[in-house]
Amino acid sequence: MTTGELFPETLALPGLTSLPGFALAEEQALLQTIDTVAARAPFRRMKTPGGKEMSAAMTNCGAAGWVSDARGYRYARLDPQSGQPWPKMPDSFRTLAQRAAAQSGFPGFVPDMALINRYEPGARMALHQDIDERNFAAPIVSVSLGLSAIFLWGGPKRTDKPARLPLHSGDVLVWGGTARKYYHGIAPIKTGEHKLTGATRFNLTFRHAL
Ligand SMILES: O=C(O)CCC(=O)C(=O)O
Ligand SMILES: [Fe+2]
Repeated sequence: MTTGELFPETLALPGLTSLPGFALAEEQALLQTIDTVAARAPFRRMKTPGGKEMSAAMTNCGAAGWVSDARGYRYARLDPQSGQPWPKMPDSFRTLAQRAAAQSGFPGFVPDMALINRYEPGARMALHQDIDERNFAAPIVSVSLGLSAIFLWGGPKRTDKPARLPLHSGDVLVWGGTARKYYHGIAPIKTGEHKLTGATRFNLTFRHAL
């Protein structure tokens, strides 16, 4: 698919822009960069405030990292596991997110962090809102790498029936404006094999958090 081409579904989903294959040319380089971040801030499965282990493993880069534990969800400037600042945001990450945002109607986006999610088959992310950030004028830019997934795109209420969008390696989604706080999630990942990651999906979620 051509870079920047919209999925037909997007036409019916205001506030969500789909950029299939937008990051495909950088797939291998992005995966290598995830490895360098994870060498300093390893993936870990955080616990929800209710004490349940999340099925996706996470790490972060940038000025702050999204963390969850018994105290709640929040942004932390230090990695609680090491007591050190999170690895700085790689330039290639920031540039990609800015390009995707600009193409989606958010020309001034400057992400200050990226949450990196890692999913194995069976892992999922329940419908949720991204609402721990301070800046809701900024969009969310979400990059998929490796194994495919089904993205669940709901609405302003948890009970809104979600649309199901297939996401493949290199696809980018951007949402903002009236849709900034819409519910979304990831259906349980199906078993599969990706040429670069095997049975693993990675996701980069760029935000202006602080
Ligand atoms: O993995 C994805 O594509 C979505 C991740 C997400 O919604 C989040 O980290 O808040
Ligand atoms: Fe999210």
